[in-house]
Amino acid sequence: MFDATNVNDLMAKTAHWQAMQNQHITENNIDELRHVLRFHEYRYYVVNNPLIADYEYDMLYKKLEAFEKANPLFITSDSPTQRVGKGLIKNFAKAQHLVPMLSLDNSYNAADLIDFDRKVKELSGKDVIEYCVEPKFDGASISLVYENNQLVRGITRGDGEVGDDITPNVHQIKSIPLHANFSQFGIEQIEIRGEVLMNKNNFAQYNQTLIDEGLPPLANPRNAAAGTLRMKDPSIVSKRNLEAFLYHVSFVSTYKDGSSQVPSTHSGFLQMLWAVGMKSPKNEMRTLKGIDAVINYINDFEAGRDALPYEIDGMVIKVNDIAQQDQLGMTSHHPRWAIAYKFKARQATSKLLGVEFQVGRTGAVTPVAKIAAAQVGGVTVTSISIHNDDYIKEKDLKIGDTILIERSGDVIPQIVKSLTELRDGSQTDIVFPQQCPVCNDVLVRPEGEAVWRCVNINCEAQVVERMIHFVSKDAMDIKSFGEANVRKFFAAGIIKDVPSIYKITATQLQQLEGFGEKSVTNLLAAIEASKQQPLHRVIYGLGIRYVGETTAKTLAQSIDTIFDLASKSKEELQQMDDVGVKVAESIASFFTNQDNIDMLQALSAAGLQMKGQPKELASTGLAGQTFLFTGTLNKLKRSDAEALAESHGGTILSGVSSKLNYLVVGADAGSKLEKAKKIATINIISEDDFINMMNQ
Ligand SMILES: NC(=O)c1ccc[n+]([C@@H]2O[C@H](COP(=O)([O-])OP(=O)(O)OC[C@H]3O[C@@H](n4cnc5c(N)ncnc54)[C@H](O)[C@@H]3O)[C@@H](O)[C@H]2O)c1
Ligand SMILES: [Zn+2]
Repeated sequence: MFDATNVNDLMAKTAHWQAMQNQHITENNIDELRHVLRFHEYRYYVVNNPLIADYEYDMLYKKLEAFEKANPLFITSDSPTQRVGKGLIKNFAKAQHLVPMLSLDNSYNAADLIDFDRKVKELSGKDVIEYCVEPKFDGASISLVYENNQLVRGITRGDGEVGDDITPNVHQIKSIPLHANFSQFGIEQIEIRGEVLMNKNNFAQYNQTLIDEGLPPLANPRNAAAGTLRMKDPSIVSKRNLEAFLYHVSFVSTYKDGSSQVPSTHSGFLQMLWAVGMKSPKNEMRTLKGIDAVINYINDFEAGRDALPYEIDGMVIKVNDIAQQDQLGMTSHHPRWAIAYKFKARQATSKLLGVEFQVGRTGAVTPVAKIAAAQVGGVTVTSISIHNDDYIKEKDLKIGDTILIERSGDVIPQIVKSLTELRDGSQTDIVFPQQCPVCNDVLVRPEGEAVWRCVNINCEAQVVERMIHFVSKDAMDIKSFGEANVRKFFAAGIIKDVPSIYKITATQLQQLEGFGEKSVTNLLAAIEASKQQPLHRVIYGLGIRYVGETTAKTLAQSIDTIFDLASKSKEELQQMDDVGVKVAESIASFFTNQDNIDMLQALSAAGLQMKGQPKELASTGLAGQTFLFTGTLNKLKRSDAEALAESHGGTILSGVSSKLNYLVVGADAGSKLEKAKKIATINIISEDDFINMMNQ
């Protein structure tokens, strides 16, 4: 129905309808809007390759809905408002949902919610409604069926009636129990809805492995979760560490004999799911009376959005009382007792204007796309890394392309794709340079790698980037030095390499514009102070490829002085924790380069710490104690708090277990706190307690 030949025409119509004023929408032209919407649904659900951002689709959909509401006589049975979209994949067995899985009505502002509340009150005849509010998890939806306490089936949403049977993959998701004791509630069969997610941490790691392998990273955790669920090989699913939030019970049948205790509220169901060992949003949800309280909670939750370990794209507001839900019923598209409140869009369309090639401190040449300024998730994006040559080919990017971009959470913005259908012939290829854009040396692409490199160790770009890295917060942390000053001092000939940082004089700085007496004194004091930084920061600051902060610490703990590393073989290096082949090779090659040894000698002469930090000595009274932080901290940034604990000899754990000594609890702590309460040996302390402990 929608083939490649009419895409440009349909996109022109899309633009036309986006600009259309409501008073110009009539029964004569409304069918064209339906056609446009059907086209985008087809692209989204069937081709799995949308051409506009979700927000743009939602706004067009709302135009149609508003028209139909004002003109109910002109609603057609095939209108997009009358059904949910299709999303079936070939090659999977199909299975029927016990109850159709509908979509949700959407809202974007408080006025929409007030309107929703008014309708609910009208239809139910009640003055005040109790709502259950919970996060709208941004993943892939699934539906599970348990019979006699056993998980028997897991299905995707599909077209809402029939989904793809992905039971073997669902078995790999550890937060979905294979067995759950529903019979204690008299329940024989139950259908549960939920969302499968990849948390931000796992997503970042997964993307890094893709980048390391030269594969294109994914734009968001949702795509990662949805893609993983559709894998043919369940063992791959197992490796990706998906998790699932289960948020809705759509069907129950009870044993004929005996009494059943099925909850009468939605929140009651969430408690029940939690009680049988499922991850329901029990701690994230609130039951609230009246829409004002709902709006407040939503605003609070949105404020903490970036600190959540997983992505959400909004909140879902549900009438809590099940009898009231039944009374309200549903349209063919969505239940009338629930509405989604969507947060600010994190997708936008933009234009790829040009590409710059940047040389990093390891010589890797990274293409960076300059794009027409676009607002995404509250920030203005004007440039986006496009990683490497393969990525450009894979995403089929050309200069002049219209692109869909996304910035999910605190993840750096990514190009979801180029809208190749919209090309008009004026687009041009991105040409990767063959020579270093800074020093003109010929670039090389080592075998098995995705990046082109400048291997000239004296390449100016690399020298500058190395110094920027060296003074940075996570490395030597030289206060108020920063990237801008590195560039300025380099240009003025004051610094030329890392050791020269320690030779800067007051006279040199005073000649520069903007350097008053105070800033000169401060900067020199900061440089001086950095000489006391522990060795692991020096090692990290060297910017050896693959040597991150953790590896730097491992190295610092296993040597007497940094020069010991020069005499260690690759094999010896590999004996150390988290030092693999690649890392060992990189360290060895760094230390076989005489230039690097000379540099270390110069730093040593300048007075920097070159002594190792054997584990026993690195610690204080907290040596060997383990910490975990949960909830929002008020005084410290999470990463700073973790670093503080580590600097006192503590270790940070990733989850609650009997190995944990201290759980530091911030505001709105959730499941970790609950779990920790059950383990008697864990000390649960506040942020203030923690700070006091560190100050002792
Ligand atoms: N870009 C495009 O061209 C295009 C085209 C069609 C649709 N779309 C997008 O798809 C959306 C429609 O998709 P949809 O039907 O999945 O609707 P939706 O994403 O608006 O909301 C419904 C879904 O939310 C999920 N969800 C997460 N947490 C939940 C919770 N706590 N309670 C209940 N549900 C929860 C469920 O998976 C449910 O299916 C549109 O709003 C639009 O943004 C985009
Ligand atoms: Zn170069």
